[in-house]
Amino acid sequence: MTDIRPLAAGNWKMNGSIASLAELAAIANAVKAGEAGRAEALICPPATLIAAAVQAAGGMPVGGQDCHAAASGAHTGDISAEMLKDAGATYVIVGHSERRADHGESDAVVRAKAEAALRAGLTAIVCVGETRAQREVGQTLAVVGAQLAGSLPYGATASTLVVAYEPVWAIGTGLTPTLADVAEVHGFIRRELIDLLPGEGDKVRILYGGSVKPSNAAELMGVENVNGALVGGASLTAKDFLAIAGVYK
Ligand SMILES: O=C[C@H](O)COP(=O)(O)O
Repeated sequence: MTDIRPLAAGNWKMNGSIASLAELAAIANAVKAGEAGRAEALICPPATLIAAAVQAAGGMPVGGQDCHAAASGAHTGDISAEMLKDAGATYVIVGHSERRADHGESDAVVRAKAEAALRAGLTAIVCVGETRAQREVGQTLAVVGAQLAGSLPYGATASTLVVAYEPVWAIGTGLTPTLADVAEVHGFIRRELIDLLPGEGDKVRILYGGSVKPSNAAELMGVENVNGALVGGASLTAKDFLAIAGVYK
């Protein structure tokens, strides 16, 4: 079995201000002191905070939450992967279900964004996951499989790609799949990655996301092929995020 370094990633979504960087600095200091053990820790704040977050993080990685597929141009309000890189980010989340739903992002759009990330030298965190309705009719693996086939960037390696499995119905709801369901989907994603990315797919990190809390992190992170977490609400406070990342101590 390949030894994969876990990733504890925090997605602040549309939350946070300059004052919140104190939480980020507290996370970075604790990670430096060994609180995340062998895991890598990452915070993805809103774009307005990235440059300041990079300063506050003192070497801990910082990521964006989205990028445009183009490097520059007439795209009012958008931010390119190159701009994120210029601000000091090293990761970017693409295809989060909130972007897929709120902005109508298709798999093709997500793939173009992921490829932009690689072009700019960022690691892409590509999100996939089924809705409640899709799970109820037994379509989970078909949906996730189609999203992987349609969204993953060409030429990705284990160091330029992370996949996050986030069941849409588990995000921000306090609900989580059973551990057996998580194992089934993550095992499926691993097999798909091995197939789609020969020689790399066995080493790509697969994160679980959706209501990860200090109370359930250890059991979720203990599931086979779960190589870390994509944490929303619980990443907004250093205490909760560190309790989650701390499962790798
Ligand atoms: O990107 C993070 C996820 O959408 C999970 O959010 P949550 O931890 O608030 O459920």
